[in-house]
Amino acid sequence: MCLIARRLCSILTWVTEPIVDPAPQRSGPSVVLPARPEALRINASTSAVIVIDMQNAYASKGGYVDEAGFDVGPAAGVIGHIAQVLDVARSAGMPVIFLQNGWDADYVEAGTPQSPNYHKSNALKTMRARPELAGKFLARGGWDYELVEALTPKEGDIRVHKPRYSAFFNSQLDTILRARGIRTLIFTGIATNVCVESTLRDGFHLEYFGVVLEDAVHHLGPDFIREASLYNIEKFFGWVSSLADFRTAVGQLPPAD
Ligand SMILES: NC(=O)N/C=C\C(=O)O
Repeated sequence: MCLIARRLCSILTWVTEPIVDPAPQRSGPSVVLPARPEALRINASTSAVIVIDMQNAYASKGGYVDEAGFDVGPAAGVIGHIAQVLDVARSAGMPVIFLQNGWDADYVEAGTPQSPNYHKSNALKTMRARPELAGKFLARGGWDYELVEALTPKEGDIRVHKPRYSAFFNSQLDTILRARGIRTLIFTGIATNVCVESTLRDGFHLEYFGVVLEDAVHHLGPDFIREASLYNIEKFFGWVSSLADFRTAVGQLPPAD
Protein backbone atom coordinates (compact mmCIF):
# COMPACT_ATOMS: atom_id res chain seq x y z
CA MET A 1 0.00 0.00 0.00
CA CYS A 2 2.82 2.29 1.07
CA LEU A 3 4.73 1.38 -2.10
CA ILE A 4 1.70 2.11 -4.32
CA ALA A 5 1.22 5.49 -2.63
CA ARG A 6 4.91 6.37 -3.11
CA ARG A 7 4.79 5.33 -6.77
CA LEU A 8 1.61 7.35 -7.33
CA CYS A 9 3.25 10.30 -5.61
CA SER A 10 6.33 9.98 -7.84
CA ILE A 11 4.16 9.84 -10.99
CA LEU A 12 2.11 12.84 -9.83
CA THR A 13 5.29 14.77 -9.07
CA TRP A 14 6.52 13.95 -12.56
CA VAL A 15 3.30 15.22 -14.13
CA THR A 16 2.90 18.37 -12.04
CA GLU A 17 6.48 19.52 -11.40
CA PRO A 18 8.63 21.22 -14.02
CA ILE A 19 11.27 19.17 -15.79
CA VAL A 20 14.88 20.22 -15.20
CA ASP A 21 17.03 19.97 -18.33
CA PRO A 22 20.79 19.90 -17.63
CA ALA A 23 21.79 19.82 -21.32
CA PRO A 24 19.24 21.68 -23.48
CA GLN A 25 21.68 21.81 -26.45
CA ARG A 26 21.96 18.03 -26.67
CA SER A 27 20.94 16.20 -29.79
CA GLY A 28 19.45 12.72 -29.98
CA PRO A 29 16.79 10.97 -27.96
CA SER A 30 16.25 11.83 -24.32
CA VAL A 31 13.93 10.60 -21.57
CA VAL A 32 12.44 12.07 -18.42
CA LEU A 33 13.73 10.57 -15.18
CA PRO A 34 11.18 10.95 -12.35
CA ALA A 35 12.93 12.41 -9.31
CA ARG A 36 12.38 14.53 -6.24
CA PRO A 37 11.94 17.49 -6.13
CA GLU A 38 11.66 17.63 -9.95
CA ALA A 39 12.00 15.23 -12.86
CA LEU A 40 15.11 15.60 -15.03
CA ARG A 41 15.57 15.21 -18.77
CA ILE A 42 18.54 12.93 -19.43
CA ASN A 43 20.17 11.06 -22.29
CA ALA A 44 23.02 8.60 -22.68
CA SER A 45 25.72 10.96 -23.89
CA THR A 46 25.40 13.79 -21.35
CA SER A 47 24.87 11.56 -18.29
CA ALA A 48 27.07 9.03 -16.50
CA VAL A 49 26.51 6.50 -13.74
CA ILE A 50 28.95 7.11 -10.90
CA VAL A 51 29.67 4.05 -8.73
CA ILE A 52 31.19 5.21 -5.48
CA ASP A 53 33.64 2.90 -3.68
CA MET A 54 31.98 -0.48 -4.17
CA GLN A 55 35.15 -2.10 -2.84
CA ASN A 56 35.56 -5.00 -0.43
CA ALA A 57 36.48 -2.34 2.16
CA TYR A 58 32.91 -0.99 2.13
CA ALA A 59 30.74 -3.91 1.06
CA SER A 60 32.31 -7.20 2.20
CA LYS A 61 32.58 -9.01 5.52
CA GLY A 62 36.16 -8.75 6.77
CA GLY A 63 36.70 -5.44 4.95
CA TYR A 64 37.51 -2.12 6.56
CA VAL A 65 34.02 -0.88 7.53
CA ASP A 66 33.02 -4.28 8.87
CA GLU A 67 36.17 -4.46 11.00
CA ALA A 68 35.62 -0.85 12.12
CA GLY A 69 32.19 -1.82 13.50
CA PHE A 70 29.74 -0.58 10.83
CA ASP A 71 26.91 -2.71 9.46
CA VAL A 72 27.76 -4.08 5.98
CA GLY A 73 24.74 -6.41 5.93
CA PRO A 74 22.59 -4.19 3.66
CA ALA A 75 25.44 -3.85 1.15
CA ALA A 76 24.53 -7.18 -0.47
CA GLY A 77 21.14 -5.83 -1.61
CA VAL A 78 22.74 -2.62 -2.82
CA ILE A 79 25.27 -4.60 -4.91
CA GLY A 80 22.36 -6.33 -6.69
CA HIS A 81 20.60 -3.02 -7.32
CA ILE A 82 23.74 -1.37 -8.66
CA ALA A 83 24.32 -4.32 -11.01
CA GLN A 84 20.84 -3.69 -12.46
CA VAL A 85 21.52 0.04 -12.85
CA LEU A 86 24.76 -0.73 -14.70
CA ASP A 87 23.09 -3.21 -17.07
CA VAL A 88 20.49 -0.60 -18.01
CA ALA A 89 23.11 2.15 -18.44
CA ARG A 90 25.45 0.03 -20.55
CA SER A 91 22.61 -1.10 -22.82
CA ALA A 92 21.79 2.55 -23.51
CA GLY A 93 25.47 3.48 -24.02
CA MET A 94 25.59 5.62 -20.88
CA PRO A 95 29.13 5.74 -19.42
CA VAL A 96 29.80 3.88 -16.16
CA ILE A 97 32.51 5.29 -13.92
CA PHE A 98 33.81 3.31 -10.92
CA LEU A 99 35.54 5.21 -8.12
CA GLN A 100 37.99 3.42 -5.82
CA ASN A 101 38.96 5.00 -2.53
CA GLY A 102 42.35 4.49 -0.93
CA TRP A 103 46.04 5.13 -0.99
CA ASP A 104 49.39 3.71 -2.06
CA ALA A 105 50.68 0.67 -0.15
CA ASP A 106 52.98 2.88 1.97
CA TYR A 107 50.07 5.22 2.89
CA VAL A 108 51.96 8.31 1.73
CA GLU A 109 48.74 9.58 0.09
CA ALA A 110 46.82 9.04 3.34
CA GLY A 111 48.60 11.97 5.00
CA THR A 112 50.64 12.62 8.10
CA PRO A 113 49.45 13.67 11.57
CA GLN A 114 49.25 17.15 10.04
CA SER A 115 46.39 15.96 7.83
CA PRO A 116 42.81 15.80 9.16
CA ASN A 117 42.46 12.60 7.14
CA TYR A 118 45.03 10.93 9.41
CA HIS A 119 42.80 11.70 12.40
CA LYS A 120 39.33 11.20 10.87
CA SER A 121 39.83 8.15 8.62
CA ASN A 122 38.33 5.22 10.50
CA ALA A 123 40.44 2.89 8.35
CA LEU A 124 43.66 4.51 9.56
CA LYS A 125 42.37 4.74 13.15
CA THR A 126 41.34 1.07 13.21
CA MET A 127 44.74 -0.01 11.86
CA ARG A 128 46.54 2.11 14.47
CA ALA A 129 44.38 0.64 17.26
CA ARG A 130 44.90 -2.93 16.04
CA PRO A 131 48.49 -3.28 14.74
CA GLU A 132 47.77 -6.78 13.40
CA LEU A 133 45.65 -5.03 10.72
CA ALA A 134 48.43 -2.63 9.65
CA GLY A 135 48.70 -2.36 5.87
CA LYS A 136 45.42 -4.22 5.29
CA PHE A 137 42.87 -1.47 4.63
CA LEU A 138 42.41 0.55 1.44
CA ALA A 139 45.94 -0.03 0.12
CA ARG A 140 46.18 -0.22 -3.68
CA GLY A 141 47.03 -3.76 -4.71
CA GLY A 142 45.23 -5.36 -1.75
CA TRP A 143 41.89 -7.23 -1.49
CA ASP A 144 40.29 -4.50 0.60
CA TYR A 145 40.88 -1.89 -2.15
CA GLU A 146 39.48 -4.08 -4.94
CA LEU A 147 35.94 -3.70 -6.27
CA VAL A 148 33.52 -6.42 -5.15
CA GLU A 149 33.53 -9.29 -7.61
CA ALA A 150 29.85 -8.89 -8.59
CA LEU A 151 30.59 -5.39 -9.85
CA THR A 152 33.70 -6.13 -11.89
CA PRO A 153 33.98 -3.43 -14.57
CA LYS A 154 33.15 -4.41 -18.16
CA GLU A 155 34.77 -3.27 -21.39
CA GLY A 156 34.26 0.46 -21.85
CA ASP A 157 33.72 1.18 -18.14
CA ILE A 158 36.10 3.66 -16.53
CA ARG A 159 37.95 3.30 -13.20
CA VAL A 160 39.12 6.34 -11.23
CA HIS A 161 41.25 6.33 -8.06
CA LYS A 162 40.45 8.80 -5.30
CA PRO A 163 42.41 9.50 -2.09
CA ARG A 164 39.73 11.43 -0.11
CA TYR A 165 35.97 11.31 0.44
CA SER A 166 35.10 13.60 -2.48
CA ALA A 167 35.78 11.93 -5.82
CA PHE A 168 36.53 15.35 -7.30
CA PHE A 169 39.49 15.98 -5.01
CA ASN A 170 42.95 15.06 -6.40
CA SER A 171 41.45 12.75 -9.03
CA GLN A 172 40.93 12.67 -12.81
CA LEU A 173 37.13 12.66 -12.49
CA ASP A 174 36.37 16.23 -13.52
CA THR A 175 38.66 16.01 -16.59
CA ILE A 176 37.12 12.71 -17.66
CA LEU A 177 33.58 14.09 -17.35
CA ARG A 178 34.33 17.39 -19.11
CA ALA A 179 36.10 15.63 -21.97
CA ARG A 180 32.86 13.73 -22.64
CA GLY A 181 30.44 16.62 -22.21
CA ILE A 182 28.78 14.93 -19.24
CA ARG A 183 26.44 17.19 -17.25
CA THR A 184 24.35 14.78 -15.16
CA LEU A 185 25.77 12.34 -12.63
CA ILE A 186 23.64 9.39 -11.49
CA PHE A 187 25.00 8.29 -8.11
CA THR A 188 25.16 4.78 -6.68
CA GLY A 189 27.46 3.23 -4.05
CA ILE A 190 28.64 3.58 -0.48
CA ALA A 191 28.38 5.64 1.64
CA THR A 192 25.34 7.88 1.08
CA ASN A 193 26.37 10.24 3.88
CA VAL A 194 30.13 10.33 3.27
CA CYS A 195 31.66 9.79 -0.19
CA VAL A 196 28.41 9.88 -2.19
CA GLU A 197 27.24 13.11 -0.55
CA SER A 198 30.73 14.70 -0.57
CA THR A 199 31.10 13.99 -4.29
CA LEU A 200 27.59 15.14 -5.16
CA ARG A 201 28.17 18.37 -3.20
CA ASP A 202 31.50 19.09 -4.91
CA GLY A 203 29.85 18.24 -8.24
CA PHE A 204 27.14 20.80 -7.49
CA HIS A 205 29.81 23.46 -7.00
CA LEU A 206 31.41 22.42 -10.30
CA GLU A 207 28.03 22.80 -12.08
CA TYR A 208 27.14 19.10 -12.38
CA PHE A 209 23.56 17.92 -11.82
CA GLY A 210 23.69 15.12 -9.23
CA VAL A 211 20.97 12.48 -8.87
CA VAL A 212 21.09 9.78 -6.17
CA LEU A 213 19.29 6.49 -6.75
CA GLU A 214 18.10 6.02 -3.17
CA ASP A 215 17.91 2.22 -3.27
CA ALA A 216 21.33 1.84 -4.91
CA VAL A 217 23.25 3.51 -2.07
CA HIS A 218 24.04 2.49 1.50
CA HIS A 219 24.95 4.71 4.47
CA LEU A 220 27.45 4.35 7.29
CA GLY A 221 25.85 4.96 10.68
CA PRO A 222 22.32 5.03 12.10
CA ASP A 223 19.29 5.19 9.80
CA PHE A 224 18.58 8.84 10.59
CA ILE A 225 21.78 9.77 8.78
CA ARG A 226 20.40 8.25 5.55
CA GLU A 227 17.26 10.38 5.88
CA ALA A 228 19.33 13.47 6.67
CA SER A 229 21.61 12.91 3.70
CA LEU A 230 18.76 12.33 1.24
CA TYR A 231 16.94 15.38 2.64
CA ASN A 232 20.04 17.52 2.15
CA ILE A 233 20.46 16.29 -1.41
CA GLU A 234 16.80 16.73 -2.36
CA LYS A 235 16.52 20.14 -0.75
CA PHE A 236 19.88 21.77 -1.47
CA PHE A 237 22.32 19.94 -3.72
CA GLY A 238 20.58 17.64 -6.21
CA TRP A 239 17.81 15.16 -6.90
CA VAL A 240 16.67 11.79 -5.57
CA SER A 241 15.37 8.99 -7.79
CA SER A 242 15.21 5.18 -7.66
CA LEU A 243 16.36 2.06 -9.49
CA ALA A 244 12.83 1.39 -10.81
CA ASP A 245 12.43 4.89 -12.21
CA PHE A 246 15.92 4.79 -13.73
CA ARG A 247 15.20 1.41 -15.31
CA THR A 248 11.87 2.54 -16.75
CA ALA A 249 13.19 5.85 -18.07
CA VAL A 250 16.61 4.82 -19.43
CA GLY A 251 15.18 1.52 -20.70
CA GLN A 252 13.23 3.59 -23.24
CA LEU A 253 16.41 4.92 -24.86
CA PRO A 254 17.51 3.13 -28.04
CA PRO A 255 20.14 0.42 -27.47
CA ALA A 256 23.78 1.43 -27.92
CA ASP A 257 25.44 0.26 -31.16
N1 LIG B 1 33.20 5.57 0.63
C1 LIG B 1 32.91 6.23 1.74
O1 LIG B 1 31.84 6.82 1.87
N2 LIG B 1 33.83 6.18 2.76
C2 LIG B 1 33.54 6.56 4.04
C3 LIG B 1 34.47 6.50 5.04
C4 LIG B 1 35.86 6.14 4.82
O2 LIG B 1 36.32 5.95 3.70
O3 LIG B 1 36.58 6.06 5.82
